[in-house]
Amino acid sequence: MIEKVGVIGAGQMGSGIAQVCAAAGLSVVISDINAEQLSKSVAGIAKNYDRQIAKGKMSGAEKDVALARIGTSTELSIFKDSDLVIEAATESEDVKRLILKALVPNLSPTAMVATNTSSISITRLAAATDRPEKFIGMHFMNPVPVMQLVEIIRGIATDDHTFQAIKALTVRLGKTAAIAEDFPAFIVNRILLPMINEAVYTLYEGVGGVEAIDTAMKLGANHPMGPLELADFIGLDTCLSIMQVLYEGLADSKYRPCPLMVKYVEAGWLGRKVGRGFYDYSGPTPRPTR
Ligand SMILES: CC(=O)CC(=O)SCCNC(=O)CCNC(=O)[C@H](O)C(C)(C)COP(=O)(O)OP(=O)(O)OC[C@H]1O[C@@H](n2cnc3c(N)ncnc32)[C@H](O)[C@@H]1OP(=O)(O)O
Ligand SMILES: NC(=O)C1=CN([C@@H]2O[C@H](COP(=O)(O)OP(=O)(O)OC[C@H]3O[C@@H](n4cnc5c(N)ncnc54)[C@H](OP(=O)(O)O)[C@@H]3O)[C@@H](O)[C@H]2O)C=CC1
Repeated sequence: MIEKVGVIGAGQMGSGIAQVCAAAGLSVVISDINAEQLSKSVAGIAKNYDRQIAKGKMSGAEKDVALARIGTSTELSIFKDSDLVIEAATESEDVKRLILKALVPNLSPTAMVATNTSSISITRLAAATDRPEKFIGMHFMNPVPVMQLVEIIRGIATDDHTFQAIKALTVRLGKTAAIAEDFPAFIVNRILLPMINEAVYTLYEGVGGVEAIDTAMKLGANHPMGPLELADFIGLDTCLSIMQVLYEGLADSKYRPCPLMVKYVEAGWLGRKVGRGFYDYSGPTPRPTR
């Protein structure tokens, strides 16, 4: 039974995962290389709980209890008692492999390890640990507190106990699981990211401006967010990494990342998290940049 969860990476996904785990009664510890990011993460979680209080979905006392269940540290030793550690750091295989290698000496022998990777091979990441049979993909969607789905991906060595434990945890968090095989970007991003990449090509080739493309897909296909707004929301660095994994992993030119997406990432215009992507978020309402 999973009662103590660790989260690595206090960005938008790690914070969302910690928020839902603490609200579901689990004890949570979060680690990040950046101490400032850890304070921002807990402040963001508290703000989201306040929104739920304002809507009558949580009481003030429940918020206090949930927040008291969350601990933070820049040290991986904080995970020594964790039943499960969920890695949710930057979408880079090198970064994740280094984190996993450093993590495992800090774990109890029975601890399971999950990764929230959007695209990278679970089997390859598992090989960076001492416990590939206890390693699994647990892919939450953004924003975690709102989105129903968790993709669960077994690596070649993942055992049944780990698979069943992660399925049970998904249910306990109030989410629904979809089981995907360990192919580049799994199910959701195999389908979603080429659509976003095509939207960037549509912009790059001048078929439409940012606003026209997003309006077209919101009103013409009933998407809740336009593809460029969604790219900014996900983070353009993450979108580019996923496209690179698809392009290299499936060796098909149809997944070639759009050069404009590459340029935006090179410029540091990573989307909402830095205040600029396809939209500029510095004013009261987001302003299209093209
Ligand atoms: C890249 C990957 O690996 C995989 C991925 O995650 S791909 C991305 C998947 N996500 C999506 O496609 C999201 C698409 N967008 C949407 O579904 C919607 O725009 C949205 C749910 C994010 C916001 O919906 P909206 O109707 O515009 O906004 P709003 O009415 O303000 O919010 C709806 C609810 O979401 C909550 N919410 C919105 N943004 C939130 C956030 N960032 N964090 C927490 N809660 C949030 C609101 O509080 C509100 O909650 P209630 O229903 O309890 O009132
Ligand atoms: N964004 C999305 O829509 C979704 C993302 N994901 C996946 O979740 C993961 C995280 O994404 P997201 O939260 O958006 O990214 P963010 O950029 O918001 O957060 C990543 C966090 O990881 C931290 N980090 C980087 N290196 C390390 C390290 N060595 N040790 C500990 N922390 C580290 C970063 O710190 P710093 O900023 O200081 O570098 C940052 O705080 C990725 O694998 C991504 O693919 C999955 C589903 C949806």
